Amino acid sequence: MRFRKIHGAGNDFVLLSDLEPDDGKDWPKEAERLCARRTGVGADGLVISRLVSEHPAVLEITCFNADGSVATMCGNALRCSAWAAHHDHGFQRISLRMAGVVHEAVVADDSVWVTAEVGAILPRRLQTVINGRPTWFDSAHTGTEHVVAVVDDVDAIDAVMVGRLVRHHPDLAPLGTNVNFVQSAGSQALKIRTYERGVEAETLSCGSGAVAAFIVATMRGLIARRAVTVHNRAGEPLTVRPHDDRPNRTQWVGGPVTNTFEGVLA
Ligand SMILES: N[C@@H](CCC[C@H](N)C(=O)O)C(=O)O
Repeated sequence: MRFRKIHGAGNDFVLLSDLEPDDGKDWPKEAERLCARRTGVGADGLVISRLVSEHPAVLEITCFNADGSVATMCGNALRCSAWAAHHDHGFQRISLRMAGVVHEAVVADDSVWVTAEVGAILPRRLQTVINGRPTWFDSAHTGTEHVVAVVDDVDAIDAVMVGRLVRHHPDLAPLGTNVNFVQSAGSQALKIRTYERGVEAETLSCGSGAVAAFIVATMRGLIARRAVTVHNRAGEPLTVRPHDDRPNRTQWVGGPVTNTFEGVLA
């Protein structure tokens, strides 16, 4: 089986795009096996992309986190899938279906953009003490569960320790959440760190997390509701901007995609 090892701004995936329609595999188990950093290919997630139609271009995308759980939304996985569909079929504008939601994708010269749908926003969802200071987390559903804390200095936080505590907080059970720490980084710019549920680690970037940060930072007056640069651990920023037709509900998230290598699974 051929695969791509591909990353969207540092969020890395094993991408399978030429599967038989009825493959009959235990994909959660395969995700764990392939994503293992020492014994597998190594990735934050496994992405399966199936071509539904060429005219118009429609793909069905399934994403598993590294622990085998299903991701209902993964902005970077969608961006990587759109890049691959552009490379393989020449598509520029694509509809991507993931977990029953249709996302738009646009592949430009140096960036790939996808849409994220914003659901419930709950200010002050949870409070914890970070470095001795009581800190609120707001929640913003961007296709999957995210909480966001606005802090002075994201680098001063033990993102794995605090992220793990919040991710497993009883008030957020049974689903848990992805956990983001965000700070202002100048005019229309944010700096972010994300602890990802399902990877159970800090990842280098997170598309749906960047959108959640945009929503919370807008609500808290850190930025205006227009394009914002979100700096991440990878040093490959994502840009989030409102959709022209549905600026409150739908956000674009865009940035680089890198096809690292391709191979054949044993
Ligand atoms: N990295 C992703 C989000 C992946 C899903 C997440 N781990 C979950 O299970 O909610 C992104 O780029 O959006």
